[in-house]
Amino acid sequence: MSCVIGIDLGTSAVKALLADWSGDVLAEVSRSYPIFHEHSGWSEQQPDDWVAGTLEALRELVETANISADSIEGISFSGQMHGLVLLDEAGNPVRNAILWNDTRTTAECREIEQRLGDKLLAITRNPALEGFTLPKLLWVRKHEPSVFAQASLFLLPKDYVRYRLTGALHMDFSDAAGTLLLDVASKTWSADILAAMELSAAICPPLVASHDYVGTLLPEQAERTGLSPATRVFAGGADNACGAIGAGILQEGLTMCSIGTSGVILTCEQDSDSDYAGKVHFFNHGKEEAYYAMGVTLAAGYSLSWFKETFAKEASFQELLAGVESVAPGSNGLLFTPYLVGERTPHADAVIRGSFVGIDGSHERVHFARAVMEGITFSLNESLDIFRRSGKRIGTIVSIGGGAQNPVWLQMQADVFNAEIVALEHEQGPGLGAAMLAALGCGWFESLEDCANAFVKRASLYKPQPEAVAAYAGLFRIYQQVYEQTRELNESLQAYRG
Ligand SMILES: Nc1ncnc2c1ncn2[C@@H]1O[C@H](COP(=O)(O)OP(=O)(O)O)[C@@H](O)[C@H]1O
Ligand SMILES: O=C(CO)[C@@H](O)[C@H](O)COP(=O)(O)O
Repeated sequence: MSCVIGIDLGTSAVKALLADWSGDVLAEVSRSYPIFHEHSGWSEQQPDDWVAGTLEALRELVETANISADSIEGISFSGQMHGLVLLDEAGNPVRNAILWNDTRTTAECREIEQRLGDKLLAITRNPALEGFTLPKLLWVRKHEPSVFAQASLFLLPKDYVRYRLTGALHMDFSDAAGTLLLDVASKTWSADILAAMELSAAICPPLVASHDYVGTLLPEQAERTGLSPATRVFAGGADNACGAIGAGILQEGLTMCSIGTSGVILTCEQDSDSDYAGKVHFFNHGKEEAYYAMGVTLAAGYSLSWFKETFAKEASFQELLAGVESVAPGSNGLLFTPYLVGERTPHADAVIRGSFVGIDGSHERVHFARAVMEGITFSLNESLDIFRRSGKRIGTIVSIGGGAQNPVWLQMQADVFNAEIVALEHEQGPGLGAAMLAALGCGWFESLEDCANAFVKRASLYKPQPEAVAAYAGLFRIYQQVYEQTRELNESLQAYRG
């Protein structure tokens, strides 16, 4: 039996899955790693923690699946986007990776805007946001000049892991689009942006397509994982591009909601000229000659994880969320905004922080848990609102990510979004999308669409319930006021943050 492996290098953990020709997932394993928040707004990981986690996960996957290594034909990757990995001449990281949810680079964003003006949006299709890679490069150059002097190349997180597995240096278009250095329409590094920011083109890695073959496993990594050194490796893509592939979001009009560490509302776009004026992100898809637009909530699943870690450390997510279904929409008058690390869509604001509004003596932990789920969903609804206001009709949304494991949350999405929610048999869309890129690269299918027909399996449908839809429409209007009402308070509180 021929199989492929999809590796999803997430923020909370790396997940690896093994899929066969029919898209059945035969085995799945994960390894988590730490995230470091040295100061408020900072977020870093050690690149070699990702590599160690991936190698361990692959070893366990091969052992669990109990199939011959020769039958595993290909591997591909999905990865958390935007994180800056700087390598020296010898290919070693010169510092920790600075992640997508690190918001220390506001000054660098203003510098990019000042140097590039309207050119930035015209070339990259995106505004300067703290999470993107270019501001992080500028931050290291300014604040750690001796570290920057050692750097000869930058990579994104999954590219570093793939480099360690194969010895080959590449970046795919879908991930490169999130660096703010790519000319999105022509799929080339932008000479104009590099020149304006006084960066050498040599710092950018060679570009490839997501399904491109990039090499085989290094013999020592094959030995460590139990895989064959002949296993073919394909480039892979940004986790949201791969999530979309794994959810079958491959043509205009299809929409996905992902609740991982971050939260995303994403729609597929056929035309590189689609214009949202920078209100949402616009990136190259993992499918050739396609694009996607998306709004991002920085702390979606992260808000729930933070709540669990802080107030119910010993509980599982299932235990934490037990009973939320018996609390009515609105959590008895308790509202939560998920701005734990600042926000991206619709408020690009590194200073804002979250709030619970309306705490009452009658509230119990279950009300807080439901309010957190509702606040995250309201935040995602703000992105959906942007798409609907731009004229998109969105009646059905495929839901993926860790949040899609909870049926109450899936029904809540249907009610808040006023759309039908499709849950998949396999909630790990990005890992499945990576496996699909490997399957396409191996020549199992003619196109990603053909592959999706076999791999993407719908499991259940949640329909909006009119009473809950009406309640949430009212609550959403109140939710939307909290940002403006707390913005100045948070600016004043900034001086007291660590
Ligand atoms: N059983 C569950 N019910 C609801 N949410 C969950 C559950 N398990 C995990 N989550 C949420 O999913 C998030 C992790 O999702 P995942 O897609 O694995 O993230 P990432 O790819 O960023 O590592 C957690 O932060 C948590 O909030
Ligand atoms: O910054 C973004 C997208 O622009 C995030 O979506 C990251 O790509 C991290 O994803 P998860 O770990 O939450 O899947």
